[in-house]
Amino acid sequence: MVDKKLAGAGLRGQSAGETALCTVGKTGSGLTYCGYDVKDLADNATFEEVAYLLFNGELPNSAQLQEYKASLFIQRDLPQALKEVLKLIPADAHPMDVMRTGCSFLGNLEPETDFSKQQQAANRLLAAFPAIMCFWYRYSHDGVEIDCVTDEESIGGHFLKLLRGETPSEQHRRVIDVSLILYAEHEFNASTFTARVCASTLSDMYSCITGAIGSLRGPLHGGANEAAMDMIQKFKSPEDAKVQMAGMLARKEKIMGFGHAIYRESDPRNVIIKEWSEKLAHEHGDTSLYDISVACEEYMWDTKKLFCNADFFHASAYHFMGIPTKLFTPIFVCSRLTGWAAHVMEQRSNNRIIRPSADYIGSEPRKVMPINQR
Ligand SMILES: CC(=O)SCCNC(=O)CCNC(=O)[C@H](O)C(C)(C)COP(=O)(O)OP(=O)(O)OC[C@H]1O[C@@H](n2cnc3c(N)ncnc32)[C@H](O)[C@@H]1OP(=O)(O)O
Ligand SMILES: O=C([O-])CC(=O)C(=O)O
Repeated sequence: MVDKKLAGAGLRGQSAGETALCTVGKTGSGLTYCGYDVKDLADNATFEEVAYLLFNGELPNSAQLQEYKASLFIQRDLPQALKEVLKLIPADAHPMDVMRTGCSFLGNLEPETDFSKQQQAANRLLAAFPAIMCFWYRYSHDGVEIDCVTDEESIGGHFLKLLRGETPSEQHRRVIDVSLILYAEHEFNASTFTARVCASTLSDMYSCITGAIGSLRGPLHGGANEAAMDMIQKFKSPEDAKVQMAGMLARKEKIMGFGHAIYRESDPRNVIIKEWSEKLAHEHGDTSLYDISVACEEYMWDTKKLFCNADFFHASAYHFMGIPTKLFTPIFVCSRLTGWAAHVMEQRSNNRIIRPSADYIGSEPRKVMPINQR
């Protein structure tokens, strides 16, 4: 992989600190977490192992993993007061606003009183996020007050069972697990940087994560998977996709799910989720949405040399698993929380308040005129 030449606005190309958690787009390695290639992790690990890795710097052994999973398992239920708050949020609310409120409200009920509790706070959010999302979704959309506890061993399986009320297939469990691994960590992206800036003021874990959710919500960042889904559903065929995309590009519209701030030629997560999307399309019995997605990928590369980022084939993969589009970005939250929390801890371990400077481009110094003379 070739390093992308980075310059210009948006702090592009400027180092804003050090991290031992992740490399993105370095020559010869697409994406690594604590030294492990993301493909290796997606093929050979589970999301809980990756969470442990990000929090501890090393993969767990069997006993450590069992202990960690057991500790998460017993923290999945939500306090009644949080359920009551979630019940008040209307069905047409944006699910990312629900996640933001859920995170923030939990911080009121179970505050991180001092930094010695940081790992507990991160684990609690990791265990509780699927229930925050699904309790609100099922109550507001189906009028059902779900039980927030399931017998599913993994966080991914737990999420699918909460959402559907039935035991997921082994294939769906695996795909959601891989998805959570792929989304877990990505260096100083916008939401993680938000979390680190907040952490640098010595604020609490819940504030850092709440702020990060707000940053991830935007369509230029995590919201792109939903936006990509909305787009491909409008295309009637691969040929129609090409015609419509040509129009979008001519109108200078952004095509969601394409391009990246750091990668130059490809996003290493794309090939992994694309493969799963194809498998799920065949299982689904109708591959048209997958075929349309492939046509989009080819067209964007041929015309603009723009490639699919992690979000693009996540759209069809989630869709084939029957996940409602509006929950796509909240799933990203359930995963990236691990990266955010690990960065908060890393920031705290060697902190200086993050406070860059600005180049002033405003008026010359001037006097306040009395109001009746303005
Ligand atoms: C998990 C994630 O957050 S991954 C990112 C998810 N976001 C998206 O998919 C949204 C669509 N993509 C984009 O908006 C951008 O590619 C970003 C925000 C991801 C990166 O932005 P930048 O770093 O500014 O992109 P970059 O410098 O590579 O852009 C180069 C040119 O390609 C264009 N371009 C980049 N991506 C796209 C796109 N998806 N559609 C159309 N044009 C694009 C830019 O407008 C720019 O053109 P210009 O020089 O005429 O202004
Ligand atoms: O790194 C970025 O700019 C965006 C991001 O979070 C990702 O691709 O996962």
